[in-house]
Order: sequence, then structure tokens, then C-alpha cells
Amino acid sequence: MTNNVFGVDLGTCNIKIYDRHADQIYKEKNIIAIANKKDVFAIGDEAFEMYEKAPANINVFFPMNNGVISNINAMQQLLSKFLNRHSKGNLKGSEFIMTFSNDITEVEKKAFHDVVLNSNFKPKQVDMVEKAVADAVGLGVDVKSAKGVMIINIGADTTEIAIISLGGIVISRLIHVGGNQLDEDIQNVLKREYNFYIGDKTAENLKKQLACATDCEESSAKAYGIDVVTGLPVEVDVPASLIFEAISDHLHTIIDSVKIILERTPPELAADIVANGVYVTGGSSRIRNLDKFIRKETNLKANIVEEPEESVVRGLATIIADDSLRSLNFVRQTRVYH
Ligand SMILES: Nc1ncnc2c1ncn2[C@@H]1O[C@H](COP(=O)(O)OP(=O)(O)OP(=O)(O)O)[C@@H](O)[C@H]1O
Repeated sequence: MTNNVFGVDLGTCNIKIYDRHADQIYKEKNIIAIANKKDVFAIGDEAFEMYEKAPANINVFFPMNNGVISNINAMQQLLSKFLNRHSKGNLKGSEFIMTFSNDITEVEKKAFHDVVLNSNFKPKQVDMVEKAVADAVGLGVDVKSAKGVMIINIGADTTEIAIISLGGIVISRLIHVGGNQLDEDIQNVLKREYNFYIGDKTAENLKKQLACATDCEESSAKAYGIDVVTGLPVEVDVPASLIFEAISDHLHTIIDSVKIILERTPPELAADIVANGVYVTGGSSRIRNLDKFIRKETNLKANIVEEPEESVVRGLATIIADDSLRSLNFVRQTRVYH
């Protein structure tokens, strides 16, 4: 038995895990390939390579949807293989700190907890911490102070907007809009404008190359797909202006939710947010000029962070290292093995 500690951030698109012994963050796609309905064929980045390319007997899928675990069995198998692959022996009897969004149901929260507690690597203890709180810690914010902080985490399937003060969430909102919905927008606009069908990965690549939230420069990128009319493979040069038009509605949906939260924020906390600006994290915060867009729409400064997918897991690493932050955890569960 070891007494290692892991910080686990299960995202709809990416798994990010901090390993205290190795003092390292592991990050891979949260996806699994199952062969013949029962055998784990591949996980993580290796399985993602197979996505949209596998033969009929191999099912490649994401075990999370909309920020919650939709297939517990697959999630457990994936996590077990992921941890065994990376942590090599530092696993059994370890402690885990998991994150979850504040606005999911109790049953959905329990699924996050149980996926580790009931796993074959027999954890000693599983603690939970709210994702927005870990996010703020990861950004270096003093979360225990009485200052209001607004965190906007734009992930793959969800955006979580939260106001934090005194180590807890004062008000929050989770909406089902994230990078995946922007990818769908791109697929839809190309079908509508060019009768052109592209896969999920191509849509995501176009987004990464061309998406911007405001003041977009003229540019374009090549994409390969299928002509819906002829059924033949074709290449199309996609202009950035079309991507901007495609994702615009969903970016406004996110901003509308930010405004709703701001309207409901107690005035003293709102004053802190005006002074310090909002913090924007999550992989989708990489969209170009998002900070300018947020400023234009809300009059608030937007702080975009580096490596925004990892701010939550960096927060978990800080919580693990700093005993004074351990009080941020809750739902402490200890398992006794006979
Ligand atoms: N350069 C980029 N431009 C735009 N989007 C990006 C870029 N890089 C990554 N993304 C998007 O970030 C998302 C993944 O971010 P992240 O890892 O924070 O999500 P997640 O935690 O897995 O999802 P969720 O929080 O919804 O459960 C994907 O939708 C991905 O396409």
C-alpha cells in the first residue's frame, strides 16, 4: 500500500490528474474504445486516434456527457487503465480528491464519487471539492478571503459561471454550452452553406484554427469532408468569417448567463469583481479575442489564463500540497478493507 494522493478532474473531453508522488499532471482525452462489446481496446489519446475511424466491432465513445458521467462502468475502466498506465504502482490505498460542478444533481455528484470509491484500485479515501473553487485556487486567487471572484470555465460540453467568496460558492450557473456545441455549429453552417459534411475532429480543428469572438482577421483554412449531394470526398476552403457567424449565437448564450449571474450578485461582491475583472478558464477560453468580447459585452476586464484546461487540476495540486486548504474539501469517505 502507498499513501499517494491524486487530484482528479474528469472533464467531458479531457481527463486531468495530478499525482503527488510524481508531482506531475497527466492529461489525455476522456475516451474509450471497447471491442466486441466487452474488451477495452484502447483509452485516452490512443482511443481518440480511432474516433470516427474504427470498424463496426469497436465502439469508441466518451463516457461523460454534459459534464456528468453517463457510463459509470466505462468511466471506471478508463480511469483504472489511465492511472495504472501513468502512476505505475503508486496507486493502491491512495487518497483521491475529485471535482464536480456545483449545479449537478446529488445522484450525478455521487457518480463522480463512486467511480473512484468502488474502483479496483481500492482507494483509502475520496474527498470532493467544487470545481469552481479548485479553479480559483489554481489561478492563485486567495479563495478564503471575503473578496468576490467570478470564474467562467468554458469546457467541452458545459460552461460553469460561479462567484466565490470565503472559500465557497455564493452563486453559480451551469449551462450546456461549450466547445462541442461550437463544433456542431461549425458542422451545421458548412452543411447549410456548402452542402459539405465534416466529422467532429475536422470541426474542432477548424475552430482551433479560425474561431474568434470579435474583431476577426480575414483568414481561411482547408477542410476535407463529403459533398452531401454527390456523396464524394471534397476539399473546401473555409473562411474565418463563416466560423465567426456559426459560433456567435452560442457565445452570446454564454454572455447572457454571465450577465444573469452578475445581476444576482450581492453589491459588495460585485464591487470586487469590477475591481479585479472576471477569470476565464477551460479549454474553450482559448478562442481568440474572447477577452475583448467579454469586455465589450459586460464592461468588465477578462483575465484569460495560460494552459486554461489545467487550472482546475493545478488547483487540486495546490490543495493537496497546502494543509490549510484541505478544509475546502468535503464528503470525506473512508473505506475499510478487511
Ligand atoms: N485553441 C482552441 N480554440 C478553441 N477551443 C479550444 C482550443 N483548444 C481546446 N479547445 C476546446 O476546449 C475544450 C476542452 O476544454 P476542457 O478540457 O477545459 O473541457 P472539459 O473539462 O473536458 O469539459 P467540461 O468542462 O465541459 O466537462 C474542447 O471543446 C476543445 O475543442
